[in-house]
Amino acid sequence: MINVNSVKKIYSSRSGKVTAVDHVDLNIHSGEIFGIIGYSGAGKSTLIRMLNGLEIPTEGSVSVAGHEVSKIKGSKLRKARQEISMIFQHFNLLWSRTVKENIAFPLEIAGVKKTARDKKVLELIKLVGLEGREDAYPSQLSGGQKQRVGIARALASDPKVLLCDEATSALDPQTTDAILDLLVDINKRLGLTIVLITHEMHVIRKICHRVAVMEDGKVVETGPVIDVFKQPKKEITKRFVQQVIEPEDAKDTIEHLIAQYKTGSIVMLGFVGESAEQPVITNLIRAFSVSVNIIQGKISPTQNGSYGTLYIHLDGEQEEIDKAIQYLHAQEISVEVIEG
Ligand SMILES: Nc1ncnc2c1ncn2[C@@H]1O[C@H](COP(=O)(O)OP(=O)(O)OP(=O)(O)O)[C@@H](O)[C@H]1O
Repeated sequence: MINVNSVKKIYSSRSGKVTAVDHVDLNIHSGEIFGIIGYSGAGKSTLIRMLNGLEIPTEGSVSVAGHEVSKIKGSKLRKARQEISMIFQHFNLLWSRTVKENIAFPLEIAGVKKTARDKKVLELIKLVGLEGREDAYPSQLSGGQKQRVGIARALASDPKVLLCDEATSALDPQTTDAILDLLVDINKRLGLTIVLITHEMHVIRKICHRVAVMEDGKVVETGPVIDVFKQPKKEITKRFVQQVIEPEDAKDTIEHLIAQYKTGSIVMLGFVGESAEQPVITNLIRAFSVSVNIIQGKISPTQNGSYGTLYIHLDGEQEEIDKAIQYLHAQEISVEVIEG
């Protein structure tokens, strides 16, 4: 569906040349929700803008939904953009138009007749959950509602691909989750391919099937979200994964607890997919003379399975603790002895 081949983008500015995107290859499948994560300046915006021809690569080629967007111009590019829609962090709505009129706008431009237009707008309003707000102006809407208008407007041309440029970055956590749920719903119902850029691993964890991690213009790691959680390869990816599974306050709690437990061992267990359902702790208590205290645990569901961490404190005779740890190592889980 989307092919990015050896793409490079160099900007020339007064202070010299900046390589914003550096030899990137991506292959995004039809019907997939694909996330691109990176810190500020990594090149995400430049990359996503090359997917709809808002930026032209300096080298390489970009093909989206059968359109060679890196090569076409004018009316051909405008036509391609009907199949490659985009939503934005700051919504980009028309402030003097109502919800209905904002959503109708791309249909007006495309020359769709009023009756067909009204019908389509009604369908879209229902799809994004904005019933009752049809005649409101953007200034009368909450952030989440404004983004729902953005999504409805982007879907008006029945696109094959939806590009999301930090679409939830201006929203509070609860509204973010509601908009992410809507994107998953649209992806499933319409079979729409979604590409999003973000600096938040929560967004990737919650809705993406696969992820690419960007650093200094390069894609440094890519794969199914669950695999990246299970085994992040690069240091930057580890940091992003920790954003979700190990918040700062959890670290403090663990340190506090380590200080409290004078004997025994503290072990961090990592569960992925099916291993999250194994009765590992029950087996441990049954087979070894150890006591097990559960200190802290968290399960993070992703679109392709769950990932969880569990901190436990094992106490008893050292020999039994060692055997218990050996048993844990033999299971399909990751084991890290933090203390003891
Ligand atoms: N039009 C431009 N002219 C010159 N340099 C640019 C231009 N646009 C982006 N850059 C530079 O290219 C690099 C990548 O920027 P880009 O906006 O793509 O990164 P990003 O990951 O999206 O970051 P952010 O989230 O802060 O936008 C940065 O060093 C940026 O300063």
